[in-house]
Amino acid sequence: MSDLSTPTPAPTPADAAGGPAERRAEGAAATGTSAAVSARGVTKTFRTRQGVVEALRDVDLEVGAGEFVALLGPSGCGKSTLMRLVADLEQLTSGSIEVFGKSPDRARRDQDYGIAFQSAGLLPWRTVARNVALPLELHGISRRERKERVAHLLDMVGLSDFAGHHPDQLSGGMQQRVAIARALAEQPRLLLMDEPFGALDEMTRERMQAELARISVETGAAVVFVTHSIPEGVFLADRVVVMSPRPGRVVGEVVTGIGRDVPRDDALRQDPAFFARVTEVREVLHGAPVAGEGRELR
Ligand SMILES: Nc1ncnc2c1ncn2[C@@H]1O[C@H](COP(=O)(O)OP(=O)(O)OP(=O)(O)O)[C@@H](O)[C@H]1O
Repeated sequence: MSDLSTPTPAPTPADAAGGPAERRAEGAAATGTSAAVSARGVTKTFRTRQGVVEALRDVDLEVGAGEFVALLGPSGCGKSTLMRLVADLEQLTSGSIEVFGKSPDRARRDQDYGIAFQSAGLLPWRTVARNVALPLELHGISRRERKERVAHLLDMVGLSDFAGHHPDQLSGGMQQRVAIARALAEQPRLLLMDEPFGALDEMTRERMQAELARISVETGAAVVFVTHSIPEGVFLADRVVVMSPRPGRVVGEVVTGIGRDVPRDDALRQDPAFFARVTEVREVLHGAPVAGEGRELR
């Protein structure tokens, strides 16, 4: 398995805080005690030709600096909408969102977060390597260092042989891996990931999960990770936040209690404590009533 630590990593606020454990513990201090994400009373409605769609209603979500939160809920409950609001790709209808104490717009301009969303969002005219290099170019990283980091990231996602290819020459899963490498290029202190592994085969998916877990510990980055998979959420996260069907609300959460220092490996997948947490999340998810229909979510 490849090593994600880069030969010449860019200094991040987390780097100043010492080793990985210290970084996590001191993450809040290093970032001025601001939560990575603080969403309060967030409501989002869309006006469509068919009428008004209420996607989110009164959503509160707090993600600490360095915390890994999985966001889980039925299809259409507004998970992507919430992520897009945090990433400044949509405007909220009411409520407030702060990213490291800043407006989403400010955080976007400061490149405080990396995003890896469902559709890979790659630039078709750039090669794989130049797509991954884009955030580094925007931040004025030298050509030599860009080359090293891109090579390392492509190795990590298993695409070294495709550096010179263009996105349309890759499968959907490969494109997704390019997008993940690009999101990680800047070693951001927040990663917003919307079903990033959804299109991957099971083996690659498990490898990427383990890599992501390690990366988040190494960099001290907070992660908000949307998934449909309960085991994936429990495997990766410090906390699994469960949303209701539309209009999406937060209906519960499960603290996994799996320390960040616990290796995300096959032993964990077979651990009774892991199964217990999976069951707990499933119960919260199934206990969420379907809005307006008075039946259990299934
Ligand atoms: N731009 C838009 N215009 C109108 N309606 C929208 C728009 N974006 C999202 N919606 C609606 O908002 C609701 C939430 O959608 P969203 O994509 O956030 O859900 P999701 O939980 O991410 O779903 P999935 O798990 O299937 O990806 C849906 O009913 C969707 O149709």
